[in-house]
Amino acid sequence: MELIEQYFPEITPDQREKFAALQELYKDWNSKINVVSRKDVDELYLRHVLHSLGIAKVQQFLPGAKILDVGTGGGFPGIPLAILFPETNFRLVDSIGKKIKVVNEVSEGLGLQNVVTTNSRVEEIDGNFDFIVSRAVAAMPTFVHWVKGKIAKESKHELKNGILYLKGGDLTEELQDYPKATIYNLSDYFKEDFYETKKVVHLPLKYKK
Ligand SMILES: C[S@@+](CC[C@H](N)C(=O)[O-])C[C@H]1O[C@@H](n2cnc3c(N)ncnc32)[C@H](O)[C@@H]1O
Repeated sequence: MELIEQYFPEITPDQREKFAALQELYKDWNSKINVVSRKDVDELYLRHVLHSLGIAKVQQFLPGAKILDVGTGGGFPGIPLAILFPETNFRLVDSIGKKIKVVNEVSEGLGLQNVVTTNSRVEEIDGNFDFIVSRAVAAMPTFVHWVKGKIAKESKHELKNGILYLKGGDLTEELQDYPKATIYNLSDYFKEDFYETKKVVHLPLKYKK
């Protein structure tokens, strides 16, 4: 929890309380429905919460903006981002019902008003989102294919509408067909070893009718 305060010192007491509540909520729900490995629950703030918030170091979401989290699993990166941006609307989608159940329980446990969840494949979701966020779901070509029709026409954000994807390792090959992609190294923001190779990829996508 100290990690979150260290890198996001501007959080309010309410946000602090919500971040602090995550560990118990995930411990509790994970013992009933396993969505996060045990080691990862012990290191929840380092491996999941702060990692999710890496997206916020690249782009601050505006009030009223619409964000889709594809393949959210147990709620990452969507839940930590929804705590950090309480006036931004988040839709968290996963094709596995039991994962969405955990996300619903955690979201309700925290009293988040800006999160809705959907249990379906993302291909079946309609909408126009300012950004599509994700972590560990699919390689970029597949991912782009899934989401390219779901982008809002205009956005007031600093970065262009599109994908913000948490990825690791050498992305040269995976991104060779995406010259407009920008890679942000999370090691520039977070000094823990865990972030040495972790990145946020921003890929602008055009609105398509
Ligand atoms: C490796 S997990 C990652 C979960 C979470 N994003 C995280 O980083 O902790 C991948 C998740 O994507 C979901 N998923 C895969 N393909 C999907 C699709 N087409 N639509 C919705 N969810 C999908 C899976 O059910 C799984 O929960």
